[in-house]
Amino acid sequence: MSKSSTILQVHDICRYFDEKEVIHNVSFQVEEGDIFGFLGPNGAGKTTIIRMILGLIKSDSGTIKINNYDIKSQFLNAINKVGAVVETPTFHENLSGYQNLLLIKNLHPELPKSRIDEVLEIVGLTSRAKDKVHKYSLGMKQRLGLARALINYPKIVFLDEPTNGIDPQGVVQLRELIVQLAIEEKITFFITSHILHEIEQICNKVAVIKGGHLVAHGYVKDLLSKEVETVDIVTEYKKDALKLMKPLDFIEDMVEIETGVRVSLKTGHSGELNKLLNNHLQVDYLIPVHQSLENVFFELTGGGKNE
Ligand SMILES: Nc1ncnc2c1ncn2[C@@H]1O[C@H](COP(=O)(O)OP(=O)(O)OP(=O)(O)O)[C@@H](O)[C@H]1O
Repeated sequence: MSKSSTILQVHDICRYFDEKEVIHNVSFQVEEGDIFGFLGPNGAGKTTIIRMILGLIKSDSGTIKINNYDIKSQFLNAINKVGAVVETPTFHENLSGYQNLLLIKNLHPELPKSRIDEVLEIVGLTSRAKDKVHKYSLGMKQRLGLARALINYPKIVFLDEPTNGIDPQGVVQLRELIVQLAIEEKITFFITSHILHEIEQICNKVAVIKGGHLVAHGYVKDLLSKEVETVDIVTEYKKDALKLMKPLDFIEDMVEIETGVRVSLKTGHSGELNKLLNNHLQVDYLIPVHQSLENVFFELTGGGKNE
């Protein structure tokens, strides 16, 4: 086995449904300890890719390795160190948190019973372990789901929309827990979420899928420090501003907004633009728009539309 710290390697995978190619030559990798965000508009192909990674369906070409094991030819080894929490984890509501975990532990006779206490402690549910699950808040159920996913010492945990329906305090707790587990236990997280702000706060890397293609992959900080900046020009004279800016080669994109015009321009040209606009028409303000993952996502995916 190679000494590489790559925990998940997706290489050149394709998938057809009814002779139509829906996943096109997608490659990316996730390193140990990463908190990896997996993003894309509805129908982009995220679920299909995750299902291929977890061995639930097969890719038509390409390879997927988890922990250096091939998901097709070495399935049991590959899946052995994988944990997953689906959107809303389900439990036996009339059993306690502890009893629910005991059922899972019993599927792994090699694990000591004390592992249940450990995972309850990790997710902060020790004091509520004896309560029946129907008394738990959604945030607590999500944490119990994480405890269940952790029981077999996974190296990588897949979380699908982990904060769906959780109150803000629960979201903060879960986020802190994920970061703590990534740092202290070197657990890798693979997270899908529609809340880009959340992904930006928690993930160090992301992959963005659109129309079955990988359109971006890398460190969040690199995606954010792009060569393009966005500025809102606040003016009553929108049409004149658009006309004036149209021939400028440092302008990447312009769109009318309620207060004026939003412009994407090559970084470093906003002073020049300001001067030019003020020489020709009345501009109230130029407001820099904070570059967020959300802006980058919309730039990459065309405002959330898939094609
Ligand atoms: N079993 C299937 N048979 C035929 N087409 C499918 C099947 N599963 C997925 N598709 C198609 O593959 C494409 C990708 O779908 P997928 O569910 O992977 O997208 P997604 O990014 O997970 O979307 P969402 O965020 O809405 O869950 C879509 O065009 C979908 O219609």
